[in-house]
Amino acid sequence: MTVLATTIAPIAGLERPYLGHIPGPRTIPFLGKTISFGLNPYGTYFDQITRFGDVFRMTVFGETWAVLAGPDALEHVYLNRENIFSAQNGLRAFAPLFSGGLLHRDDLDHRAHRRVMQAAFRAPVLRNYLDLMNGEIARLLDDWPTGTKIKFAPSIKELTLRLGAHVFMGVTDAAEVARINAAFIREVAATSALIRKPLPLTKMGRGVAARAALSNDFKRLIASRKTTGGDDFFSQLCIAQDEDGHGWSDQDIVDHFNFLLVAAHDAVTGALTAMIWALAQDQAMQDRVYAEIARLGDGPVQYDDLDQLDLTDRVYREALRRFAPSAFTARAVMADTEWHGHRLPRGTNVVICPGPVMMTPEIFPDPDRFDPDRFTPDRAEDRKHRFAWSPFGGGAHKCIGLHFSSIQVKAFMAQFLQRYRIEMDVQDLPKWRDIPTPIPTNGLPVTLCPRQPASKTP
Ligand code: HEM
Repeated sequence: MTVLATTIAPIAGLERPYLGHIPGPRTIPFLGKTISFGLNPYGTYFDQITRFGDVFRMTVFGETWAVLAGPDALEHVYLNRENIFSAQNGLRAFAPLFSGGLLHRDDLDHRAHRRVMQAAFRAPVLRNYLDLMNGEIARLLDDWPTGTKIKFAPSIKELTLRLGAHVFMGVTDAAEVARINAAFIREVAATSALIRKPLPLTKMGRGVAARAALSNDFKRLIASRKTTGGDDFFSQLCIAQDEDGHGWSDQDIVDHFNFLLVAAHDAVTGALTAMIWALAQDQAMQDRVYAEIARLGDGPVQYDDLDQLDLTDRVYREALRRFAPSAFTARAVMADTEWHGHRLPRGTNVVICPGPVMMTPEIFPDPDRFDPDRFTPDRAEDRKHRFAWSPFGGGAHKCIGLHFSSIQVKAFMAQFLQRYRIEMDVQDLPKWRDIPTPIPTNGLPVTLCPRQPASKTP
């Protein structure tokens, strides 16, 4: 496609201004708050707000950021009404892995590419994905052992990777799936690399090499998919066009798909893990969710029935609040501005914090408590502010896979709870690591107790 001119161009050497005028702690240069933030990001956020207010300076991994706390800042930055915040420049540390992806584009260029991608998320297409998912989930769940402890977190990661190869890529050959998934895992691992340069033998170096290998695989697939088509996501991206008939170049397809895989995988896996953690601890809630699913009858959930899974949906929403997959995000300031009386010169890196906002007691009372009824119409805690609950971001870059992810979550939960009651020992209650993606540090040991012996796929 012809890429439209951008008003926010990527700026290679965007100069970082001195941010000494923004309140913040005295810290060791470079190290700054790296350790405290790495070990306890939410605690660090609330502590710094108490000491410095809702705009504070923080150095992490050698980068100094202006943290804009609270829901008003989310609204201001996400909606970007003055067109001064750049995602591409704010997230440039990840460019070696994800350049060309939708979140790594700005303004008109971003809008043009997003319009094309939208074609792969239309309702009839989503309906087909659900059919693909349902079949594959049934097959994959057949391999899960029952009556003995399993670690749910690695098991669901493995399942969603294999599901992804099938539904996202239309790849079923076991060796090819294994190779692609191994490269994908190396690419994701690089997102938490301490050394951001892709040097040989570093996490980032391996991640960038994995991206190159995946790109070659995707390029090979494009030619055949453009002619034969298919219901999988990759085939849909190959033929995607906006309303004016613009599609993408092969390189665009490769870049978008590369980012999409990562955007889609970890967040959904994390959300399912958090839901199982909650249901395993609260058998009464688990029974209610199961009853809601059972009311739809036997077999996989159908597209037209998804809206009836109201409690399941609230459990999902609460999981995203309690363990936000993207707790923090970044933007770069492209023109001098100010926020709440603090100057933000061009080049400032700003961080906004949807995760901590969702753990703010003034908005969500008793925030540590897992309580799906926060979202019932009579309580509606999420309605206290337009950005009180924003695990999917907002504005132009709001998650395009929001609906897709909810379909995937409900498709899995329906089949999982139809087959199993989940039990967990009190001593197995995990600690959670909050970033980069929330994960129970003990892998979440649970036992699956079969509900119906005949629930296996024929
Ligand atoms: C629980 C599931 C998910 C969560 C919590 C989530 C969260 C997010 C967030 C917070 C953003 C915006 C980031 C920012 O503004 O800095 C985003 C963007 C995005 N997400 Fe998701 N995501 C999820 C699932 C998915 C899935 C399943 C897909 C694809 C199938 C997807 C594709 C994308 C894409 C392409 C973007 C970039 C959008 C743009 O820049 O216009 N996400 N997601």
